Amino acid sequence: MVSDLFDESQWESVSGFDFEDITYHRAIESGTVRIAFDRPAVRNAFRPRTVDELSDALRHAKRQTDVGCVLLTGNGPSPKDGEWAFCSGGDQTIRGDSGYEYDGTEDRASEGGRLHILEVQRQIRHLPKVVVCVVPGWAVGGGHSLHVVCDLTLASQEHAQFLQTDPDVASYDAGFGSAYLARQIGQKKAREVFFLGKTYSADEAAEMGMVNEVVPHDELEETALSWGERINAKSPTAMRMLKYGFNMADDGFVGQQVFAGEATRLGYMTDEAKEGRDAFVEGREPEFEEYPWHY
Ligand SMILES: CC(C)(COP(=O)(O)OP(=O)(O)OC[C@H]1O[C@@H](n2cnc3c(N)ncnc32)[C@H](O)[C@@H]1OP(=O)(O)O)[C@@H](O)C(=O)NCCC(=O)NCCSC(=O)CCC(=O)c1ccccc1C(=O)O
Repeated sequence: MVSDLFDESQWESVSGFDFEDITYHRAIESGTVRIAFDRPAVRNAFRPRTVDELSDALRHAKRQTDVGCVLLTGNGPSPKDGEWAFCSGGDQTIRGDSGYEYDGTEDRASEGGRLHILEVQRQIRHLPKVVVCVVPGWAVGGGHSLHVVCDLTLASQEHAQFLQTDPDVASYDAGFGSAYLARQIGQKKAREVFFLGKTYSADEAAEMGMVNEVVPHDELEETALSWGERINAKSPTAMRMLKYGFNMADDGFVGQQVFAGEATRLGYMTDEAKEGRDAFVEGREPEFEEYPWHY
């Protein structure tokens, strides 16, 4: 069984991967994929292998042109004590002096410590699709930061809990996990999350503005899937431009670059752009006279 909340009849496994730390499914009836942490015994803490797999799944999802929504969640409950988690951040048991280390059985052990969950944050941020964080339990440390960077967050009424422990273990997500959180819930509250390290319920997190909706635990995944259907019914170009537009103000030149790239794609689709290309290929001057200087 994938997870207690997982409805086998709605999903099929995405072929071509041999994941150990995550599961990756595609909805049978809509353009939604489900990527889930699958280490429930350790509250879905991530190790380098987990991050690699997450990155591979996101890269694959990105390239599916009939997929508009990614659900990011955590399988559960824990076989040890029945508790639920989205993700409890970096696995502290394999943290070395320069980051999180591959274990000796993996051929990448020689690479040393990694902090590449930050690369995954950027993948989520730049994904030309809507990423929904579906929180069935604990969202802690780097797991909390992942929820912050997702476009939307849906939380379990009974089990979702939000906690920032970064400074307890001498870690600090001084990027999206904190500064972008402040954009969502305000400076005082974001500083409280990190500086006091309180645990917030799903309702409190929604009240603060970092959770979009709280639903009964048993309805979490069916609600998430219905959000995916709503998202997929909308114009892909409009959704992509909106996401990058929302990002741009906070993302500096990189945000501008990503937005501008999509604007260029739209430009390439015009006859005017085709004239520029054709003139070069045909070795003549371009004829732009018929194209207006729109206002
Ligand atoms: C999540 C808890 C609050 C849950 O508490 P509780 O329900 O009482 O369960 P426990 O008994 O504590 O845990 C059950 C079981 O799971 C193991 N476990 C839990 N979390 C982890 C973990 N992160 N790593 C390893 N193992 C974990 C726990 O040991 C138990 O095992 P048993 O064998 O059954 O005893 C609580 O568990 C908790 O507080 N966990 C730790 C949370 C934490 O501190 N996470 C790390 C924060 S730092 C981080 O995530 C860095 C991420 C990163 O890579 C990064 C790097 C650079 C810049 C930014 C970032 C970034 O933040 O993204």
